[in-house]
Amino acid sequence: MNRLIFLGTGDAMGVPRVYCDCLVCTEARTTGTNVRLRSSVLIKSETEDFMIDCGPDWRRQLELRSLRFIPTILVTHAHFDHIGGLPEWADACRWTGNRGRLYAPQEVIDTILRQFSWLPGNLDLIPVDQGVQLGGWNIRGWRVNHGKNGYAYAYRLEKDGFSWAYCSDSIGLNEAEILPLHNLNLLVLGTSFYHEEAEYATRSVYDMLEAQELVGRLKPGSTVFTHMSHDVDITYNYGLLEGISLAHTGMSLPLE
Ligand SMILES: Nc1ccn([C@@H]2O[C@H](COP(=O)(O)O)[C@@H](O)[C@H]2O)c(=O)n1
Repeated sequence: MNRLIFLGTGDAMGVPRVYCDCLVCTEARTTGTNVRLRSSVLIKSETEDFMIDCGPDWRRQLELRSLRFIPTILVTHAHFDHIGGLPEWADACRWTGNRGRLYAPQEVIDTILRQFSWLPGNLDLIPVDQGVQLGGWNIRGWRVNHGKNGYAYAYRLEKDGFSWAYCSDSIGLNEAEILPLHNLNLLVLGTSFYHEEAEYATRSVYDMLEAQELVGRLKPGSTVFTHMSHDVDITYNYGLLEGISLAHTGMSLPLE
């Protein structure tokens, strides 16, 4: 019953990128294997389902799974591709007469409120700086380096001896930031490119080669890469370390 479902596996622009005619974007527009909505996941449990992040594809993501409502969303950071759907979620709360529960670190809540000041009309915004329990999961978040884009949060979730982490937006983590990623059954890690050529100072997310080094150190039970840009063709065999796979929309994994 405890399952992780990938609702979106794309980077900030999704795939296809609106301006782009590369092979991956073209494939996404035709056969569609590489179509990627903005990154978010659904966690299903016996007691309560919840999402992590609420990007601008939130509505489409619910429609694709025939979901009519989601009461609880945990947010990693206040960037557009992770919070762009919040006003729409709040409107859905309004029209269904529900109050949504948005969980995030206080500094993330503060940024969200600067952008979408009307959300408290329909959402409770609840700080998670001291940890939180959702769907029976003990959840702890911590700040991670997001390169040129500042900081995001990663979350470690533990229940009944199963530990996993969601770290969609990070790069060049220091030892303190890596510590909570030890001893995981599953690591979900964001990797925008296979090998990103851009100058390091301009980057914000691990590429697969760097991420693979980290995975080689941490040795989680298994690893799934998400937050992938149009650089990545998920039909291609990149020869990644055993235990690493690439996420795709609707991918469903047991969390036990
Ligand atoms: N202060 C900021 C900075 C950037 N954004 C948006 O976040 C996305 C960043 O993309 P990554 O691949 O680095 O995660 C992009 O959509 C920017 O427009 C923001 O919302 N606030």
